[in-house]
Amino acid sequence: MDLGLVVRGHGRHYIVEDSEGRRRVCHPRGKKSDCVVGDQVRWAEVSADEGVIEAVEPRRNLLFRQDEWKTKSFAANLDQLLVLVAVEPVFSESQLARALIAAESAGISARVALNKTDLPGVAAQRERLQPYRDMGLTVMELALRESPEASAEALRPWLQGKRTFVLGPSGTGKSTLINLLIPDAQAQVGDISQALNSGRHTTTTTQWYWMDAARETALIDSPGFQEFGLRQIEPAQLPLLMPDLRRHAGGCRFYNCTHLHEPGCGVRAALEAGEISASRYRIYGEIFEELSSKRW
Ligand SMILES: Nc1nc2c(ncn2[C@@H]2O[C@H](COP(=O)(O)OP(=O)(O)OP(=O)(O)O)[C@@H](O)[C@H]2O)c(=O)[nH]1
Ligand SMILES: [Zn+2]
Repeated sequence: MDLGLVVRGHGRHYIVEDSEGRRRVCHPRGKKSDCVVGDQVRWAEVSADEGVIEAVEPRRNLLFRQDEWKTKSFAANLDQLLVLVAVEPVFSESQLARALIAAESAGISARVALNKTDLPGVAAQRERLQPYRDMGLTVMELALRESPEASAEALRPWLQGKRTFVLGPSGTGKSTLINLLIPDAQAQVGDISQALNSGRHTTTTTQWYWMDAARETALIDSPGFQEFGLRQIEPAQLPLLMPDLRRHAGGCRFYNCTHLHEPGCGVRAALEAGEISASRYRIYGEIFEELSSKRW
């Protein structure tokens, strides 16, 4: 059986790319072949342009979010995550923090890019990202529409040879990014997908794009989202997935310190000393409470 790559999902249909780069619609056979974009699958031909997915190969990693009711997978087998935010619309820091925690928990390295730095509000948004720089994260600055060449040059070395998932709220410039780096993006979405999608062109589903003919560098684009639940994480794990808190959690008097009210807490000492930002600590408290609340 041929090994294929899932490049797009449409409900219960998937577009699978074979080892020669040909794409076709595949249907999963039974529950065991539930898959997500980025999965390597064993598939068999049914007709000239249709196949059936027999099995999903073990995953190296899986980026997902989980609320009270359901798990929503983004993609599997990723090398890195690009969280794209913009000067406008003003980004939610909570969403940013959650995306980074999900990546950390899945063992996927991440970077942040601030787009639309040509706009006058740039200084304020740069400032909001300072805690992220301070905790060791790379924060790139882009102007994908206003300075496309410089932006592409800044991104390319980091993307080269990697499979990068692009995550960000609606309106930040994800389509602009894809069209800049992937001139044949529309062709890669393909006729089959457009037929399945009944001709809609907006990003309604996760899509895999190759940046090069050799198929070594990939970008995975995903639709924007509202909720970003992290129910997969145990509350006690949470500080270990936030590098700025983790750095100080070893200094707590109690080994099971929640960093919320215990005496002798290294995290709260760091907060008071200005080494952890107030917004990061507030977001920690909010997520901690959410993860500790009863699951129905
Ligand atoms: N000022 C400015 N505007 C930009 C820049 N990059 C993109 N935009 C604009 O921002 C708007 C949204 O960009 P898109 O690329 O459609 O954003 P998106 O993230 O794909 O949005 P959705 O399709 O809603 O998910 C468009 O009007 C772009 O032209 C930039 O560098 N500067
Ligand atoms: Zn503590």
